[in-house]
Amino acid sequence: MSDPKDCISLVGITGYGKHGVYDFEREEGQTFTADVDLYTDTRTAASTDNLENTIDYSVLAEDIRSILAGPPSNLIEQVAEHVARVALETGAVATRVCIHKPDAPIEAKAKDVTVTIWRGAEVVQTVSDLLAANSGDLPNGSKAAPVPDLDEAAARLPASGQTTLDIPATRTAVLALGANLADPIVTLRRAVADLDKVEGITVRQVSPLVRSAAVLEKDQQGQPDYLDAVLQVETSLAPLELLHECNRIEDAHGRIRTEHWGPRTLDIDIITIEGVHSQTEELTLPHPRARERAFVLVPWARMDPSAKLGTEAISDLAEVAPDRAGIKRTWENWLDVVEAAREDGEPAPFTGTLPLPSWEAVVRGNQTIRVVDDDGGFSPVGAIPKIPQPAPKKRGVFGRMWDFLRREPTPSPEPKDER
Ligand SMILES: Nc1ncnc2c1ncn2[C@@H]1O[C@H](COP(=O)(O)OP(=O)(O)OP(=O)(O)O)[C@@H](O)[C@H]1O
Ligand SMILES: Nc1nc2c(c(=O)[nH]1)N=C(CO)CN2
Repeated sequence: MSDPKDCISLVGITGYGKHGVYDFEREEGQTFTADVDLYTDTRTAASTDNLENTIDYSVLAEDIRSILAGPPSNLIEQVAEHVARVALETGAVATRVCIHKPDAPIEAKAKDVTVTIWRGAEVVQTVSDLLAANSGDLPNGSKAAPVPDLDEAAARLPASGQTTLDIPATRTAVLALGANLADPIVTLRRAVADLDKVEGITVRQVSPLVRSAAVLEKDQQGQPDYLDAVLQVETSLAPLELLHECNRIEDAHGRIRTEHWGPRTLDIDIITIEGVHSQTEELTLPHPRARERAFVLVPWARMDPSAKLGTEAISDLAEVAPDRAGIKRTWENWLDVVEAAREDGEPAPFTGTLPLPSWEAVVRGNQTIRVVDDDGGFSPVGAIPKIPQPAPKKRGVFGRMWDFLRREPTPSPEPKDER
């Protein structure tokens, strides 16, 4: 990400809400106003002049208004936190949120009462530098509240169980896995297990496995067929953390990046993360090419027939995807049942949640399986090497801040299933 020194500001969004500690505030309500700055790189939007390449502030403005006028919080601190959350869901790398409560019930004469918060830790230092350089002037013309030192702020976060933020602890994400080198079936099985082992990722659904012709650029040399599958996971990780975990697992399976769309031992793309829209080069969400790829849409629709991308049904998109003729075969329950011998035509439709197998059995199971039935392209499975597991990462400030925002209200999180 380049320096996010550009800023989109929404100033003075107003909603009539019932936030407050006192009964009369809850009954009568009053006016609340929000100023929201979104730090984001606007250069692509500027050069393409296309709304798709920037944050659509009209959608965000409506979300903010609904928070101001929505379920009451005691404190405007919590209102600000909720607004910051939707602001970051736009893909902005940081946000400043100021909530005004001009009619706050205080004895002294005051024009306004406000709470200002900064969220999106990675860049706050940059913002801070920027503000220092501009003598504290904010892009919207007002004066900035001092930018906190987020490392220090993160260290002061409340201990487990103390937060009352009404923010979901996890989000649903859809991942697409593909492989066309070495032993794709084994790699893909192990990748599912590896993803599920990551603290903060739980695999919820696994699609059938799809074999398809490699989709290539016009001038690219031919490649072996791909095996692809789609997963639905639940994650408490920040979007970039999820991306980094996917990249780490790709690397652990010998991914070598040489050419664009080159053959690969393992590819893990993030297709969607619930509520997250991102337009950065490092992470674009929803995945910009998913809607035109039958090798993603077909397994996705089979896993979740009601799935949608925006307003469009995945199954409708699959029917018109340019590469749909390249889909050659599908396998159900490929995690624990090898259907290589199956010759009875189209398998039955996939029926929802797959019972998760014992990963140990998957990994150690039949080590001489050869899954691909006809013209090969995949070598037989040899001894399965152990995947090196790196030492747990120290969480950065961004991760800790994300954890804080995502924390479940209950004090003790459920232990992860032993698999
Ligand atoms: N939604 C996303 N999922 C995964 N990577 C993404 C996403 N958005 C952007 N990227 C970036 O794309 C870069 C290239 O990823 P990768 O090499 O896996 O691309 P690819 O699989 O060859 O192409 P494609 O994205 O068309 O499938 C990564 O460094 C990553 O930061
Ligand atoms: N059939 C198929 N073709 C591809 C695939 C893939 O997963 N399946 N992935 C690509 C780059 O991610 C390029 N082309």
